[in-house]
Amino acid sequence: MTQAPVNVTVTGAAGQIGYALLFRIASGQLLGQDTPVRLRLLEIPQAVKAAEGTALELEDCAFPLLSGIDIFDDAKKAFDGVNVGLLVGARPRSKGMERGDLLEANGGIFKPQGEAINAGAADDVKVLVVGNPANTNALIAQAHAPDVPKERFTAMTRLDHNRAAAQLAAKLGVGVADIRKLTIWGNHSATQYPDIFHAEVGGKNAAEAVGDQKWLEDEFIPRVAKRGAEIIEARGASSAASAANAAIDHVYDWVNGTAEGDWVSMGIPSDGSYGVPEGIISSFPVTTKNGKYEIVEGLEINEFSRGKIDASVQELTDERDTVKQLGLI
Ligand SMILES: NC(=O)c1ccc[n+]([C@@H]2O[C@H](COP(=O)([O-])OP(=O)(O)OC[C@H]3O[C@@H](n4cnc5c(N)ncnc54)[C@H](O)[C@@H]3O)[C@@H](O)[C@H]2O)c1
Ligand SMILES: O=C(O)C[C@H](O)C(=O)O
Repeated sequence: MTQAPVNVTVTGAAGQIGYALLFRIASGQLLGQDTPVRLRLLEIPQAVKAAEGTALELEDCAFPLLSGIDIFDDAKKAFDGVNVGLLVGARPRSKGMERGDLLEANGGIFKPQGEAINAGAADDVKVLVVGNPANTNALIAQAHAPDVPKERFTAMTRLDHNRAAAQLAAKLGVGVADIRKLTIWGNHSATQYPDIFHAEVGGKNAAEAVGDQKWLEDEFIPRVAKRGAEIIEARGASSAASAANAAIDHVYDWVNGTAEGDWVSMGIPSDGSYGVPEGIISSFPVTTKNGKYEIVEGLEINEFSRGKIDASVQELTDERDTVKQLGLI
């Protein structure tokens, strides 16, 4: 272990996802077993004590890769020198509340955090926004970090990707490891489009293997798209361990590369591919290599998929317009 520690800043460190995430980061699952990490935790002042409690537990795990923990209630300090920023802290949606309601409340969090990243981040910074509404929160943070390359701001749709893989595997009676090339398009919201038309199962086309458009439309797509609400209904709180797991997957793959013959879904700034307006942070199929991602180009989009992608992208452009009107970008 000769490498210098990587600074990983986690906001909302005392929250549910934070608790499920920090131990996995410290154990090497975020960046790999050769990479030491230094945790920089950001919380609001009232939750700093709880974050300190988590830090005590982290210490008690004696993780060989954990080289230090610092706790802050000041974004400028927390993001100073950050290499990987996990922006989790936000107000979670409660029963009956739509994500749109959260735009304004959360906008106030992501603007100062974007400014802090701009002021202090390391040159190689990578940012993943988990806090909802994740895509538009990422757009807000990005807008306030003009010195950071735009593509470093990403939003999490990996949980949706993993959920889609699990549902498809269950339908086909195969293991999730047999599923390849699934795509989540659009927003991390109920309008997202989980696309199986290019997916493969055991090397065969997944949509053909399913051969059931009714299941696709009436069960699979709504189940995946509304899984967040299903979890909230069941637990009385939004998903935490599965969200933390997806954050680990997102960053691990971004840093370490995707498997040959597969791709993953990431919310990234659109370059205009697939008719998605340039600049909005929308989910695409991507491959990653050497710490960089690339959109999988050239997929044929059928009429059904086109309609679904357009609907989710419309929601994203509406959210962008709203935050623009609110002066947040
Ligand atoms: N993208 C996804 O797939 C996905 C999945 C699950 C949850 N989420 C979202 O993740 C977010 C966090 O969920 P949770 O269950 O951990 O919520 P939580 O309420 O348990 O924790 C949120 C934490 O953020 C902290 N916080 C609030 N404002 C902050 C700020 N300005 N700076 C630093 N910390 C701040 C709070 O004090 C709290 O400890 C929510 O917005 C939730 O909707 C996203
Ligand atoms: O829908 C939510 O607010 C929770 C979260 O985004 C999820 O997908 O589990």
